[in-house]
Amino acid sequence: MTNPSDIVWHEQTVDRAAREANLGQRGVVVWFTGLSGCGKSTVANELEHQLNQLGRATILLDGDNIRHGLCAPPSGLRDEHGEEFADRFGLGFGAIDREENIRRIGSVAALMASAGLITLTAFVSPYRKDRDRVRKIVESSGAVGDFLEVFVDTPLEICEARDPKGLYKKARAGEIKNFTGISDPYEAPKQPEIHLAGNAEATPRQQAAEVLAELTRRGIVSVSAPQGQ
Ligand SMILES: Nc1ncnc2c1ncn2[C@@H]1O[C@H](COP(=O)(O)OS(=O)(=O)O)[C@@H](OP(=O)(O)O)[C@H]1O
Ligand SMILES: Nc1ncnc2c1ncn2[C@@H]1O[C@H](COP(=O)(O)OP(=O)(O)O)[C@@H](O)[C@H]1O
Repeated sequence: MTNPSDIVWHEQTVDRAAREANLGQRGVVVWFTGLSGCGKSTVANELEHQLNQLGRATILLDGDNIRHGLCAPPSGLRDEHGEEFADRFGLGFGAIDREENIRRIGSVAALMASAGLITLTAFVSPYRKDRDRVRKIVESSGAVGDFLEVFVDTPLEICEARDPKGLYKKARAGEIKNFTGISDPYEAPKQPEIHLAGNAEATPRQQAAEVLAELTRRGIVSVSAPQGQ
């Protein structure tokens, strides 16, 4: 078994401040959470577009995409890596699988932020404890204020009516187990930095602008172009 003391942290010459200075911005994590179909991907996508227009360096990590690679299900690993590997490292939707999913994404997001990127993530991330752990990882590798939780608070009825992938229908029919909001819990954030209330009137563009306004208010984004441009 590996002894943790055999693994020693290596200090690097180029630090976060140097990377951020080159980009002319501060690295942060903007963490979208909410039910499937609430609009996380759409709003995060639109926000990345708006940030991109402002010349900011960004990255968007999206649940559906990340589950095609870093957090693939067992079925996505079996052919290439075999049964034992797939069962050990493949992730589904049980509570422990979600915990590991969010732990991996959280570590990646913290790395992206320390590269100076405005890091947007869109994961259901239904468990408060898992999200709070990511907050801790991000803040301990940077500073308090580097993690902003965005609660996309679209009511279940609206998400279910949208059902763009037909998953709610399958979940209601019992064809998908552990489906968030139907047969699995969603623990709403208690004090999210940004609360996008379940208002069927607000367009994704307006919701993204609401997040951008908060980033601006906090000094993470300024309306002028980044340094050096
Ligand atoms: N059981 C169950 N519960 C919730 N969601 C499910 C499930 N099975 C598949 N899907 C699809 O997977 C997407 C959620 O993946 P995430 O990585 O964001 O989930 S989690 O954060 O680990 O809870 C989610 O994507 P979004 O609809 O974009 O949220 C669904 O399309
Ligand atoms: N503010 C909104 N108003 C109306 N429809 C929306 C809004 N935000 C997202 N949608 C639609 O809802 C569906 C689910 O959005 P999506 O971003 O895929 O959600 P999630 O990533 O949370 O699963 C999509 O068809 C999208 O076009």
